[in-house]
Amino acid sequence: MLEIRNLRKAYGRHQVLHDVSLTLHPGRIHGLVGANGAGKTTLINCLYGLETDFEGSIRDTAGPELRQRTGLLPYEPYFYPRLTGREYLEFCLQARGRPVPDFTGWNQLLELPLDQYADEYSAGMRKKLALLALLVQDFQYLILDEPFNGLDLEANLLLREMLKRLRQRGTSILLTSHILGAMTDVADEVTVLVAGRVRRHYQADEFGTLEADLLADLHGEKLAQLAALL
Ligand SMILES: Nc1ncnc2c1ncn2[C@@H]1O[C@H](COP(=O)(O)OP(=O)(O)OP(=O)(O)O)[C@@H](O)[C@H]1O
Repeated sequence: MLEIRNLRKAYGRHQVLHDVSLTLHPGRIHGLVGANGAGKTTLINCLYGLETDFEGSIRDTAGPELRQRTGLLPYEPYFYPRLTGREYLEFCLQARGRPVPDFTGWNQLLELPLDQYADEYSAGMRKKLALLALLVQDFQYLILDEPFNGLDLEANLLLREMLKRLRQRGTSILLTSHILGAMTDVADEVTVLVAGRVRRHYQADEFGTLEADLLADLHGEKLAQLAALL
């Protein structure tokens, strides 16, 4: 279990996260929703250790090696130039000291040109390759920043099914998405961040309220403004 308690993060004088608390449970998918700039990526960066200068605590109840047990899908995966998709996968595994498996089965699903340079892939293919690098490793925690973004319809459906299967195997998943339907289809609970503060945690049986609240909160004011303009 991963416990985030009273997380506070500032960039200079700009306080981005204000006492954010949430818990990732084994075998559960936790969605993180928030407007652009709400602090989702900052929270993920703190979780994954890309940001260390924060207050509050992030504790893995299984022990101190959180980074070893965690895989991150960044919003925009980066690939070194002149590295093929296959070499990228091998690099990811070797960097973690893990054996390199046969990628054939996985790649029959994702259909990537693994022998082409990864930095020449399309946006959707880049996301699939970064996902594949996570799927072939057995992580306890997966942090997925906008995993559905850029994927075609088939890959989107496939990813939803993969997430459900990973959940069955006991993986804890934190995911962000601006596509509410994709999020509520797979998530067991959702945390709404508004300007760096937790507005509310929703359980799956409250997702109906979540949609209504988001519409009212995030769009109500803007729609009134739009009505005055158009
Ligand atoms: N490295 C940084 N230096 C200074 N400010 C930053 C930095 N990274 C993020 N911020 C600020 O922190 C706030 C939250 O940004 P963050 O990227 O976490 O939001 P987000 O919820 O992920 O947004 P989006 O949905 O657009 O990806 C923004 O005001 C942003 O300008």
